[in-house]
Amino acid sequence: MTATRTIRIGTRASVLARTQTQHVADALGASVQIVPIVTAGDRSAASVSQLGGTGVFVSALREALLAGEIDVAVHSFKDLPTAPADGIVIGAVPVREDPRDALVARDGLTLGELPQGARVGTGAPRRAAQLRALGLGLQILDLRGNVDTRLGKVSSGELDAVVLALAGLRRLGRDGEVSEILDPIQVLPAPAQGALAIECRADDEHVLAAVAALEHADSRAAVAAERAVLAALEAGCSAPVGALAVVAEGDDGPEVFLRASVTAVDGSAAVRQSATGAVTDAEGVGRRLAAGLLADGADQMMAATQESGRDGESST
Ligand SMILES: NCc1[nH]cc(CCC(=O)O)c1CC(=O)O
Repeated sequence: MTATRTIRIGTRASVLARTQTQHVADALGASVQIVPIVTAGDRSAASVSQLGGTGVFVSALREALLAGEIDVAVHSFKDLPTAPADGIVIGAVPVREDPRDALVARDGLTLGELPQGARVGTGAPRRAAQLRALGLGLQILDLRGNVDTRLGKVSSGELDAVVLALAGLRRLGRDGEVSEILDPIQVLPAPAQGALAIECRADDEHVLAAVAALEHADSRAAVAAERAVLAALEAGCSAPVGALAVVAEGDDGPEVFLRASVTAVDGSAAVRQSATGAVTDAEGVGRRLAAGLLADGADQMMAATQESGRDGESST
């Protein structure tokens, strides 16, 4: 008989994070204990960018992991920086939730039905840029707070609509309020949106073996392709990046089909491209697509973006 070791799973304290972590805990089946890690971002009313970006949420969990206070950290994959962390590996990428963005509008309106000047809230420069690029005359307003707070701005009448990740709404059981799922042809999701990253200590074989049961190879490959675009663009370009990959059977085995976009924050210009390659070369497909986007002028969209000075999808 092997002695069972309780696996301690660290989570951010937000409702969304705790819900995601509970799903992972249930799926693991092993003896688990959930450890809420309160981050500077959860404690503070300051905006995430003032606190130094998405990283504040991630680093607290990683520190706890390396310190041996927890054995597993569950992150929204899109909130992870592209740089790997020393001593930590992503032990599993579970099957991805729907990656698309969703509109929650008053009276069940769709984007096309919103009147000129309608007030639409989003905290993500990527969403703001892509919404502006649609040329619908919408007023895009900054939006902060957790999912509940954001949805509340529509029910209170303060905003006509908000745009959120469908995945988060589904996990919280709030997807009944969605009035339109945004087609990636119009609004391309953030790289890795809808996916979770399960981080473990690189040398913790026991825990790595346990979380391996949750691995979904196609989800990992799709996310790898999307994040390779982001990583390659970050060096020269901080414009809002959308990316979405799907894995499907091709003539010579499984292929990854990747779309990506870079949009000027004011919506005045956008570059969109797609690429396909072997799933075994998912990151290469992403890097090549990034090079193509840069060759098409993606870096010229940088200046406008830097003025806005904010990081990405970071505030919940
Ligand atoms: N903004 C932060 C964030 N990080 C992860 C999610 C949930 C969706 C996901 O797992 O990608 C959200 C909320 C949102 O974008 O609406």
